[in-house]
Amino acid sequence: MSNLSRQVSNSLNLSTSPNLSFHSPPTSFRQPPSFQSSASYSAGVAAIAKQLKPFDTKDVKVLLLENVNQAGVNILKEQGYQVEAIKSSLPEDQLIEKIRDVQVIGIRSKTKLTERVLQEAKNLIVIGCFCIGTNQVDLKYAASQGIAVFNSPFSNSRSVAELVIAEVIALARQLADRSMELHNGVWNKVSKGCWEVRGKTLGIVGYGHIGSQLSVLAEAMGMEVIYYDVVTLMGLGTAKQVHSLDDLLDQSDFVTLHVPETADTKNLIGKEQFEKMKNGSYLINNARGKVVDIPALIEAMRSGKIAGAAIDVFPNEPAGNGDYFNNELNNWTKDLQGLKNLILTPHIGGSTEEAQSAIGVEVSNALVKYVNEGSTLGAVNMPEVQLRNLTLDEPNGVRVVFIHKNVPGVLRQVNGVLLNHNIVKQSSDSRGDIAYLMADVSDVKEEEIRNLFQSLEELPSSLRTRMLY
Ligand SMILES: NC(=O)c1ccc[n+]([C@@H]2O[C@H](COP(=O)([O-])OP(=O)(O)OC[C@H]3O[C@@H](n4cnc5c(N)ncnc54)[C@H](O)[C@@H]3O)[C@@H](O)[C@H]2O)c1
Ligand SMILES: O=C(O)[C@H](O)COP(=O)(O)O
Repeated sequence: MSNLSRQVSNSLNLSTSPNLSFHSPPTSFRQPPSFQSSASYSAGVAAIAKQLKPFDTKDVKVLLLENVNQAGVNILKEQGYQVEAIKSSLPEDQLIEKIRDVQVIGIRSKTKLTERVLQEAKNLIVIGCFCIGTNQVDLKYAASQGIAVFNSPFSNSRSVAELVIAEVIALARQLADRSMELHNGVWNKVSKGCWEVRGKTLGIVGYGHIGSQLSVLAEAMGMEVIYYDVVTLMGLGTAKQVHSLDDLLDQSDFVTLHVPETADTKNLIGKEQFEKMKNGSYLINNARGKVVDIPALIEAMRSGKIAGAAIDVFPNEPAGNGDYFNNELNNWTKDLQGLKNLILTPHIGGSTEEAQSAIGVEVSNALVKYVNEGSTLGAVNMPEVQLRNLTLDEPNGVRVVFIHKNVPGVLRQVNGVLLNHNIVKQSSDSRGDIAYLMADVSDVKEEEIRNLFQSLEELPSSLRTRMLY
C-alpha cells in the first residue's frame, strides 16, 4: 500500500483540497515507534508500530493564529504539515477566507469560531485551543460537523495563580498607583489604606485547576482561604468551601474569580454582588471579561465600597499587540482607566514562557495524534476513543474513523459495511448526540479503501469518515 496513489475529492475527507493528487506517506515518515503495543509484547513479538498518516503530510494545511508558541509550531512543521502562523487574531471576513482552506486551526482565547465561521470551514477536521478556555468555540456545532476540539486544561494554571498572588499584594499596598506617581515625578509616601495580606481572607470563586492552586499559595502567605464552587470539592490545606456566593462575598477581603464563561457566569459579579462585599474589599478577575459587570464595578470603586481591583480580561479585547484599548472596544474604557488602585493587564494571566511552551507542545501533540491516528484523548467535544497502534506486521491494515449521530443501529450498519474484512480491534463511545467509532481492519486492498469510505459516508448517521493507513 506504500505506493498507493489516489486522486480523491475533498468531500471524501480523505484529502485536503478538491483537486489534490497525493500519495501514501513516504517511508521517511515511518519512524521508529515511540512505543509498542502491550499485545505485541505479550505475544513475545516486538512488533513495530505502523505510523498512520491519512495523507501525504505536506498536504495537511494548518492555520495558527494569536502567536502560538514556537515549540507548538515546530511540532506541526516536523510532521511535514504546511503551517501558516499569524501573530494576531483575524477579522471575521479574513478568518472565513482562510479557514475554508485548512484541515487544522490553532487559536487562543480571542478568535471566535462561531457556527457562522465553522459553516465555511468545509475542510476542517480539528481545532486546537492553545489555552484553557474553549468558550470562544461553538463546541456543539463543531461536534455536529465531526470537528474535534482540543485545549490545554491546566498548563497555564500555575501562571494565573502566581499572577493573582502578585495582584493581591499589589492591591493591598496600592503598588500600581505609587509606581505610576513616581514615574510621573511625584513622591507620595503613604500607609493609609495599605495592608499586609497575612490574616486576610481570600475568597475564591471557582475552585478548579487555578482556584485550588491559588489556594495553596495564598495559605503559604498566611491568608485564610474560602471558596465557592457549584460542585462540592475537597479543600486543600485548611481552605473551606462555603455554601453560597453570598457567603463568600460577605466574608472575603479579596474576591478572585476563576470560573469559565458560561450562561450562568455572565455578570456573576454585578451591582447586587458588590453591595454584598465587605466595605474596602478588593476584586480580581482573571477569568473572562463577561463574568463581571464593569459599569457596576466602576460605580462600586467610585463610591469607595471596593478599594481596588485587578482586571485581566474584558468583554471585547483588541485583536493583537499595538491595537488600541479604548471606548470603541468597550464604551466604559475611559471611566475604567481613570480609577485609582486599579490594575489593568492585557489578558496575560497565562502568558509566561513556561505556560506557553507547555501549551504549544501539549496541544500540537494532541492535534498530531488526532490527524494521524484518530485519537480523541483529551477532546472537549467528542467522546474519548483511542486504539493501540496498528503494527507493520499487519499488512494492509487500515484504520477507519467514523464520527456519527448517536442513534440506534449504527454499529450493525458499520459492521455490515466492513463485513468482508477482519476487524482486528474496534472501539466506540458516545457523548451526547455524537458518537465516535474507530476500527482497525486488516487486509484491505488499495482499491477497496474508496468503496469502504463511500459506503460509510452514505450511512444516514454519518457525520464524517476518515480512513488512515
Ligand atoms: N486570564 C487568563 O489568561 C486565563 C488563563 C487561564 C484560564 N483563564 C480562565 O479561567 C477559567 C478557570 O480556569 P480553570 O483552569 O481553573 O478551570 P476549571 O474548569 O479547572 O475550574 C473552574 C471551576 O469553576 C467552577 N464553576 C463553574 N461554574 C461556576 C459557577 N457558576 N459558580 C461557581 N463555580 C463555578 C467549576 O465547577 C470548576 O471547579 C477558565 O475557564 C478561563 O476562562 C484565564
Ligand atoms: O483560556 C486561557 O487559557 C486564558 O484565557 C489564556 O488565553 P490566551 O492564550 O489567549 O492568553
